[in-house]
Amino acid sequence: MPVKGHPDYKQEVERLEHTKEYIEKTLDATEEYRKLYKENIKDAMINLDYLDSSQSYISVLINTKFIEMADRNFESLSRSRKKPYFSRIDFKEKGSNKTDKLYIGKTSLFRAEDSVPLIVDWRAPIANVYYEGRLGETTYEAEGVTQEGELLLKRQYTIEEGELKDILDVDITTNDAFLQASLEANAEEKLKDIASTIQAEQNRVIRADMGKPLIVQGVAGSGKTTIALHRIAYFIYTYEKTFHPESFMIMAPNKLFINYISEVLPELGVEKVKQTTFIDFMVELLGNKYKMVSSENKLMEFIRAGTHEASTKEQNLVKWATAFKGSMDFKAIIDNYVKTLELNFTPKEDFIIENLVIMTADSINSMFIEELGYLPLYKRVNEIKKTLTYKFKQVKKGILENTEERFDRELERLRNTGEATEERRLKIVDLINKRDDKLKALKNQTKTLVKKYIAKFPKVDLFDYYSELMSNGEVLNKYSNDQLPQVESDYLCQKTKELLLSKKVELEDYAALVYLKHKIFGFEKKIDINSIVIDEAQDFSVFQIYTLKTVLNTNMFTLLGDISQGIHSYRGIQNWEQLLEHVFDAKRSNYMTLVQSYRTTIEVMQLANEIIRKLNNPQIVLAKPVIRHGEKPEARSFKDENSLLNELEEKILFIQRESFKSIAVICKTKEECLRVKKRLDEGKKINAKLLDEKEEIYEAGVVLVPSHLAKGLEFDVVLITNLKEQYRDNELDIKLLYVAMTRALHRLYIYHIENKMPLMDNIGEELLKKSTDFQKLKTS
Ligand SMILES: Nc1ncnc2c1ncn2[C@@H]1O[C@H](COP(=O)(O)OP(=O)(O)OP(=O)(O)O)[C@@H](O)[C@H]1O
Repeated sequence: MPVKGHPDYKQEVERLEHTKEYIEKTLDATEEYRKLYKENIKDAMINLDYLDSSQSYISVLINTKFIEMADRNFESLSRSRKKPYFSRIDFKEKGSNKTDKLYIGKTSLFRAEDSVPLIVDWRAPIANVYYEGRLGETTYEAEGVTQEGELLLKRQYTIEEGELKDILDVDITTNDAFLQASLEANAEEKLKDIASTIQAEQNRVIRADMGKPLIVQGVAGSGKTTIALHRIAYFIYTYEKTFHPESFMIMAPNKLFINYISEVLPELGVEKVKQTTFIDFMVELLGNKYKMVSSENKLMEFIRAGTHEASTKEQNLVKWATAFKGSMDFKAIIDNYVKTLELNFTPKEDFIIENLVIMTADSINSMFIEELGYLPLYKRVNEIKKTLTYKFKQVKKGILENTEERFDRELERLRNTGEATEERRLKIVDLINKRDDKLKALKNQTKTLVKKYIAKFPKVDLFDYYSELMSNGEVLNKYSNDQLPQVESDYLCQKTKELLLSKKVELEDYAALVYLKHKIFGFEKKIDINSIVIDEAQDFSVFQIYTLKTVLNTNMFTLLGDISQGIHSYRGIQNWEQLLEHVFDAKRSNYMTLVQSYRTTIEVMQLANEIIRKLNNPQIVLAKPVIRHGEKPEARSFKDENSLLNELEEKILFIQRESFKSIAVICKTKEECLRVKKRLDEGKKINAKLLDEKEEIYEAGVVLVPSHLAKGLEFDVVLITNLKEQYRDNELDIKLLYVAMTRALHRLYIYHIENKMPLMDNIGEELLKKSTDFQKLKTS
């Protein structure tokens, strides 16, 4: 139905105009207030009287805060000018005769005269009814109280540049046409916000209890990354008074990914959230004295070998060592090691002055181990220092008095014995000098004695401790209570030592180093992060998550990931239960699953599911695509590289003409990407860019992506290309191919050299159009 034919069209247009006018009025008023606050600050600065500055100082502070608030309101309202809201609900509270018409948008707006909401923020409690509710009786929670009522209307709007383009009333039978339209769009350069089309299962993740750890297992394209960002925006809104945006941290796999997601939070009106990678955060905590060797090389070895199931003896060792460093067994070894350090940390001597024992070595030791046991070792030394200084001060006065008295008695005795000869006089002078020297020395000792005693505590560098622990398999095994296999632990220690000697570490060392630092030294500054959201969490090891939980000391964890995409499973977790068993309290954690996939078409998802099924892992839940059809994926096999590359070039040019914005050629390795790039560059028809792990800016267009780097990204069209490489029937290759396939929003093509796609040999024509270069498919 054309929008003008909608029975409420006229009222809706009027309402939209009214809202837009009110936004402009509010923006003008905000601007006026801003000027007023600036004036107030100016006045306060002029009156800043140094004798009584408190009034003026407070005025400056308050007005600065007001300006900040005004700026924030101004920005979010300005953003909503062109699209003030996206939906409306009519809600009748139980027992009330009145129906509230609530317009939901990305930011709230109240009428100043009577506080009536003109726009309700999508994060407000009542907006939950829009996302969860079906027409009819429903409830929502606000400040712990359940509100009952009836949802009488659920209406969605398309508003473009401030103009009402469409109205859609959602009833029980309509499919979410808004969602369909949004999914049919082509890929932007950056991930976008989905406030208007959040689905009920996603809404539950966004609004799940923030106080409890939350683990989300979501299939490819289920919106995990998008939801992670909406959850942060929701939480900041809900707990605005308690938490600052700066105390939120989102951890993403690399800088490229951070750039890719960088627009969603500002679009949702959220700024200043810390966005980082695991490595960058670890370096922040450790300093960068030691450089990290790229972790890509290790994965590449496995990819080249074609399997996680290491084929050579060396690879078996690498695999064992990598998994071990991420395990809770390694954490237990570090605990034992630190325990041994702790038991031998305090000096064996008593703290003595002038033969007076101020604190025995035993009591210092027990204070160190028991009373101060909650602190890192070196922070305990500071406390001991404070105690010794305090105790010393307490007895110092007595010692000085005693010493003085002792000398005075001796002087008295000298003065009263014998005749007043020159010899006696000299003796007395000598004794007075001795007394003064002694007292001076004693007074000085107060300063140095504590220092000297504290100097007896060890002073070792963090990396030296780590090197000592990793010095050889025997040492490591000792701390594991003889649980480690010898050849493997020798290998692990030898490799780690080699790295440490050249002042290098690998990714897997960071959890251990930061954990060790936490236990031995503590951190220089308080880590001010209250809540952390980790995307692609399947690539983290249990020990990494444990370390993060320990140093951040919070339960506010949101972990999102997909076990099917665990291409780093040699170092990452194998299943989510591991985290519930070792890191979080399973009874006080939430676990949710997302099975609906929004990214790709039914045809692409069916093929990808066929591939992931080959893992034969009962834990893996297959993705359910939303109802959106597209073309059947196409596989083409070629006899030689040349003809493949020629056809690939033709295909890309053809796709570009179809107005798709982002096209990715996904190869198994970087080397293959470079081979393709060389050919495309030579052809000079296509400007293709290689995506690199270190890349910081993500741009759409034609990109070449190694399969493991494609994770998390999406493209209108994906062309999986195999020259020399192949995807075989093993865990790693299955996962890599699955990741590559599920990046496509609309189309998927597979170009490979003959017999180089064994994983797809048995896939039938019902899922995949197949052809060879001799029987070319028409490209139109
Ligand atoms: N409710 C929704 N409305 C509109 N689009 C959605 C919705 N949920 C997800 N999408 C879209 O689906 C695509 C996939 O989302 P996202 O990248 O967040 O998924 P993911 O689970 O992190 O994927 P992967 O694990 O495969 O990287 C994005 O284009 C996103 O905008």
